[in-house]
Amino acid sequence: MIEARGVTVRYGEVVAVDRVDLTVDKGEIVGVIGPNGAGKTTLLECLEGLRRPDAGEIRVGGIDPRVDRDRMARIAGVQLQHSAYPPRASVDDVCRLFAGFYPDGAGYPELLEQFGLTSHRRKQVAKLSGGQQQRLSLALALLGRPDVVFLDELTTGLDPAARRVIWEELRRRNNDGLTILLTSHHMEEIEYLCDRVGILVKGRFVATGSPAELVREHAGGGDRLMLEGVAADTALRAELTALAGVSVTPAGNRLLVRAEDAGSRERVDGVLADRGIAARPLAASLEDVYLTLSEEQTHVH
Ligand SMILES: Nc1ncnc2c1ncn2[C@@H]1O[C@H](COP(=O)(O)OP(=O)(O)OP(=O)(O)O)[C@@H](O)[C@H]1O
Repeated sequence: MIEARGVTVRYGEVVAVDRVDLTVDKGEIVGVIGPNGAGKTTLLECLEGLRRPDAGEIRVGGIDPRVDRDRMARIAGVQLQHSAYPPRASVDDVCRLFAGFYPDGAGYPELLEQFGLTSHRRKQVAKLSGGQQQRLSLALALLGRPDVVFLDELTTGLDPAARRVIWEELRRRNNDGLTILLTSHHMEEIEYLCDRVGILVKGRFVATGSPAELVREHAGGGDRLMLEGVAADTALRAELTALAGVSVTPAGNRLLVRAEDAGSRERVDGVLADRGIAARPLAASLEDVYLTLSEEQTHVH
């Protein structure tokens, strides 16, 4: 459904997307994750046909998205940012406008209902909350019954209940054949939705595979421990960081500690016992893989 070869985008000196290859089969849900500025949005814009890459070949459903724009618009849905809508337009106005582009666009009231927007139909889009705007942009992306949708930061700003509704809705549509390419900073979302995921760092994929494969291959051996409520304890952090075979990553008010073998784990346990700190062992997760790979790559350059 999506075939990209050697896609490269430069902004002056910055290589935002660097010779990226990506294949997405019909009916797959594929996620692109990576740090801020990694090139995710730029890559998606190229695939959507909204940006011309400096090099590379792109086909979506066999179509070159920049050449055959009419056919592209019929097969692909794109989640748009709120600034792309006419000023002062209501939810209904925007839906009617978009519905006019598609043969069976008249079904939009059902979509608004599914995404909890029926009671906001008369509101100006600009006056919706951030989460409501996000739900509207998703509804509009699905309005033309596309074969493939591009969702950039799918559920950013949504409350947990709204996020669940959207996950279920996308799953249902995926069962009916919809292909989905999404970006997200939300690892639970990626693990819940995606068949495959690519980790993009500085414009290159540093790892690809199913979430389970990535965890198996890249989480590495060793133990992971979470220390609660100690991130501000700089002395503890320094002491743990100084131990051989131990790495420490702050996560909010917590510290994620990795001990690479039994010896380093013993050294960590020693420090924690001296200070009377309890640790919670963690199973390896996609977030660990993500943090490890994106950190390694950031330090290499
Ligand atoms: N219009 C532009 N002009 C110049 N540089 C740009 C432009 N758009 C993006 N960049 C740069 O290209 C790089 C990739 O940006 P991009 O928005 O694609 O990253 P991203 O992975 O989507 O980030 P985020 O997670 O923060 O949304 C960044 O270094 C960014 O500063």
